[in-house]
Amino acid sequence: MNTTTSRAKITFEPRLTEDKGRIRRRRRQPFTRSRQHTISVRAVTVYQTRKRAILEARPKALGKVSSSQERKSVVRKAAPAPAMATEGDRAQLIDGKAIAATIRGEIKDEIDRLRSETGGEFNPGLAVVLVGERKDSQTYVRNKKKACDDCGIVSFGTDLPDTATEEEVLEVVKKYNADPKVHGILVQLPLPAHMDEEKILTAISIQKDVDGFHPENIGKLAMRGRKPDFVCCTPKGSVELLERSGVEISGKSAVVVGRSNIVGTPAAMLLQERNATVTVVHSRTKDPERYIREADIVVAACGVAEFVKGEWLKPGCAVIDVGINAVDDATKKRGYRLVGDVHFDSAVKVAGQITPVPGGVGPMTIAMLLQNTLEGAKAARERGE
Ligand SMILES: Nc1nc2c(c(=O)[nH]1)N[C@@H](CN(C=O)c1ccc(C(=O)N[C@@H](CCC(=O)O)C(=O)O)cc1)CN2
Repeated sequence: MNTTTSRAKITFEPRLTEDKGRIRRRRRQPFTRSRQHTISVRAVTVYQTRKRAILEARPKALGKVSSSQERKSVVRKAAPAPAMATEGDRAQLIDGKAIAATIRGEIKDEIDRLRSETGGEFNPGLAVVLVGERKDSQTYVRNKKKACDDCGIVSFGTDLPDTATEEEVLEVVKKYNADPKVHGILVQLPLPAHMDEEKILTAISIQKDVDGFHPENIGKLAMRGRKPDFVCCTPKGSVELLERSGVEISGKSAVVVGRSNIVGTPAAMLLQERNATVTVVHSRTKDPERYIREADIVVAACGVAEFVKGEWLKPGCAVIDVGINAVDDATKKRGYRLVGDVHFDSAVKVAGQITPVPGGVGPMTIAMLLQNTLEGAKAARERGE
């Protein structure tokens, strides 16, 4: 992973960076540290009161009920997917790795079926464009191509150097737009700084925009009664995790922390489309805790390591942690460990369900990309292409 260590001192003001590449490496921030180490007596008391409330709420959330009849119904309700209930007063872990593996299996089965029904004619294809030599991007692209191979999607790829011009990238996109064997095109982000990301993403045909980043696809997602050709993979994966874990979205209050174009904003739109009442908390929000405390569902996508604390959560809520932050850790072989945008150790004691980092939303991003590519190939077939 090509990560850089930012040793810049970060101000006490909670800075929610708008997220472009999802992984950033930085030292644990003074904000985080001071919050963790100065929990006041008042906060401890509040926390204990909340913990009591959680323990009272817990039987419903975790299925600790006395009769086997009740237990069966709660288990069926809470864990239809391969989510893992943990011991004691801890949230149920939403196992993104296992859920993504299930989805990838479903995709493979559907491709196999359609291929045999069409006498081998159905061959979904994904083209991946990588510009530059970032190690993390190279890893993601490699993983995407491997995931394609595993489920029977043909992958195409173009790697360009950092020094490539915008025109060269646009030429590659144009070539894939015109290729009938390609049903999905993605340009790995972030692009080198000299390139106009918007111009490049807008050049992708909306019918092949499997990342869902084209302004027209995002625009349709924002509108009632319009259906985008594709929905961005990370937000779609986040909602899929909630749904496959039996979390009710309709009528619930949801807070999305962060308003990036590729995660926060589309996640908010998607939750609203599923009839949640959505609040977006961002870098200029005063007192973010105030909103988070009320939320039945929290989607954290602000790019600040361990920003959301357990004490801020409503007992029993569902927490989807989209962040992937590398923080220095001398005890690890790699010298760092990955943490999310949620302070997991405190949140797991309060939430009803929570995704871990790693192994939560990350694996779903690639599963949703495969799903979008399959959808793209099916749509092309319906159009007679
Ligand atoms: N064109 C795109 N660029 C980028 C996207 C995207 O969806 N489309 N998202 C991210 C990177 N990304 C996929 O491209 C991605 C990030 C993380 C993971 C993942 O599975 N992470 C693991 C942990 C990985 C590790 O150990 O280092 C996890 O969370 O369990 C998958 C895909 C930015 N660019």
